[in-house]
Amino acid sequence: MAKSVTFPDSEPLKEPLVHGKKNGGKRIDYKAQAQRLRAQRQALPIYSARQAIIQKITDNPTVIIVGETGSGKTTQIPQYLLESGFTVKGQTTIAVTQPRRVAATSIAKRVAEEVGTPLGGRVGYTIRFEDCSSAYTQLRFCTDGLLLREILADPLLRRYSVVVLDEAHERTLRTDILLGMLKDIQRERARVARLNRDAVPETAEPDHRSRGTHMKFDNSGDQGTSGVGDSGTRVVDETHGDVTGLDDLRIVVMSATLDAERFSEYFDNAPILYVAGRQFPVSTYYTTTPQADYLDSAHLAALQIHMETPSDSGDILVFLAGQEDIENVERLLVESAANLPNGAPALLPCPIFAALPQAQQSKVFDPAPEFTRKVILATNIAETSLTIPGIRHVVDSGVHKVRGFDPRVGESLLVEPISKSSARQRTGRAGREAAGFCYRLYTEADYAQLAEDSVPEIKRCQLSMVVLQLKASGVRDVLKFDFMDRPSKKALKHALLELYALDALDDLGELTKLGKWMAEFPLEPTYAKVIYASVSAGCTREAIDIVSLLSVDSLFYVPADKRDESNAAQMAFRSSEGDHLTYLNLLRAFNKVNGDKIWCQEHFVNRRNVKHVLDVRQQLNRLCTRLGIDTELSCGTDLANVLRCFLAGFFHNCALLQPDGTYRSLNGSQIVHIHPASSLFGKKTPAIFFDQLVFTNKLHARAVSAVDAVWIAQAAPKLYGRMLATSQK
Ligand SMILES: Nc1ncnc2c1ncn2[C@@H]1O[C@H](COP(=O)(O)OP(=O)(O)OP(=O)(O)O)[C@@H](O)[C@H]1O
Repeated sequence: MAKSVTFPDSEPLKEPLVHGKKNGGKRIDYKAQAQRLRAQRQALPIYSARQAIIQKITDNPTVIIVGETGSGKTTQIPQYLLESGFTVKGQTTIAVTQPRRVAATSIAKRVAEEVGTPLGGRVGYTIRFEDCSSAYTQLRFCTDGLLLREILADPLLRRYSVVVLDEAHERTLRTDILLGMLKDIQRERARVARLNRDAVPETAEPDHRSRGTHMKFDNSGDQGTSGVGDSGTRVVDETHGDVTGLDDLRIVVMSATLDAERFSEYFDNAPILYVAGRQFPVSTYYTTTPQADYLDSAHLAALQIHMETPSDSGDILVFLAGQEDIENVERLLVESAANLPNGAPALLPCPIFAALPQAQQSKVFDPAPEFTRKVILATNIAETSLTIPGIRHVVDSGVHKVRGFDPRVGESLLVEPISKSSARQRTGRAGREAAGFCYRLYTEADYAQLAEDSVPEIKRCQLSMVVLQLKASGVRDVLKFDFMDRPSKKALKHALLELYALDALDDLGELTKLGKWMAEFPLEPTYAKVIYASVSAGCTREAIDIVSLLSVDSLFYVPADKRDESNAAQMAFRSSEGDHLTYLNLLRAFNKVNGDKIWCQEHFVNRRNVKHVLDVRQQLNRLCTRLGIDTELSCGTDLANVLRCFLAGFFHNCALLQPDGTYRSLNGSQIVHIHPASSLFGKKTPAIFFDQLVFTNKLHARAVSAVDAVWIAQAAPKLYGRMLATSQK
């Protein structure tokens, strides 16, 4: 190799790898399978703390558990609760939340194997639009977003006895909202549990593990329908109606890298349990000098590991910032793989990032073919919770993509250094089945400079969707909501105003009927409003298509060495009205050729992303159908109608051409620049609207379309009616 990344003391590996087994389509003996995994379970560091964990959770409403990566928290603690009678068949369940879908599904699969049940039996998972659970399910893995949606339908989360919040350190927007809501629900459940206890005659037997404060259910009865507890007394609460038999809600917060004290304080000084011990050691190496180009270094490091260690010494997991990075390194690796010396084992790059369709994401879990080594290229989607069988080497670029929001400037998406907590989680992905290695593409001195934790998403994101969710869940005054980290008042007020302008809130700040409808959508409220407007405009089909198309970062490939060819190919889809209709043209053409691979290559179409668009569209269609919307209403060739529907949601994202040739945004009076990738780049149209403002080196409007200024005034007469009338004089 001409160049290489230098790590001090790196040495070849000796031990062979233990790969996961496949069932080969044969009938599965679940019991035998669980029996085989029992020894592995008992060898995990967490096993020795089993009793202490159960006792702590029995004795306290909330417990914070910190244990090293790989110690067994995620897979074992839910099982310990299941084994210790924290659920009642057919009545109460344990929920375990994960920030990401891929973690929820893969962990559920593993835990079902360990419990000895088919997936969807005693152990299942539920993620958005996919429910693999049944009436028998007692352990349900889900995303935190999913549990939030459940609260809309069931404000007391009646079916759950315990909620386990895993990987709470990530502090995603949804985790933070869930924390506040669960705290509230826990308080309410404690209150109705007291009502139930007061209704039980003194002679009733107390539950075995609860110092007389728990389950008064009859195991054979159906509490939900009979509504009568052991005492035979119906318990009715003013706010929640029939709450007979409803007991306390237990909360368990877990992570390997958690500011446990802060969580404990938030949950009224909840006890903290530290579980010591990692299962296998991971040797960590730093580069001797800072790396100028982390993509180049990541490619070289992967290649170096491949060439210098035997291929049966484990697969490689490389952490990069985003999809674009992954696709670049994938291209470099494919080229290198084609030029490996004779006799060298093959190299198979496997990407995984959020926008990748689920079926493709799960491919990273498949064992590599014989004489082949997998190099998994991942964003931080693979940073927590996941055990990818076969991984022994982790390459950490030290960066991730961070979304930011400023009401004046809009959104930003910047590549930034990770936190120490992220670095430790990344390291933790090696050493789960045997000793592992982590190669950090930064110096030890740079590591020392990293922040301890990342800034919680709630402090840096647009909050309209959050506020809508809170309102829909019955939180009247969001400014007083018990946030663990309070977002700025300015950001909250901005969100309230936006929802008011979208007619989701009324003059008193109460949720409107439309707001309730919008909250059903797992989308930013602006998109939900577009879909709403498209119903009366008769163009649901086109509106849903375009909303789905906007869910991916890029629809085209623009390789650095083929920029002109790529631009010329894109011309075939171009609409003079701008990007929204250009994207629609692309989707229609893609569907006509059934997503043909060669066609996509010739037209520089990002096939992977368009397939994701089709996935999203299918999900939205299903949701709309459930809400009674005809998803096939089409405006045919009168596409101006669709753009007008977009203005119903995006009237805030408009800009007018100024005499000096610049564009000035209508709501913030900022100078905005049309993004060079837009089909309107370099054109001068009097009025535009855009999907988002992104700050990179300057303020760029992305996904831009030309509109009539009058339409903007018609979409938001209260805001822009006068201003536009004056400007047109
Ligand atoms: N799908 C799997 N295939 C093989 N082994 C697995 C799998 N899932 C878990 N394991 C084994 O169980 C161990 C514990 O995993 P678990 O996810 O419970 O740990 P954890 O403490 O929650 O880690 P983290 O903090 O990284 O999420 C792993 O280190 C691995 O040895």
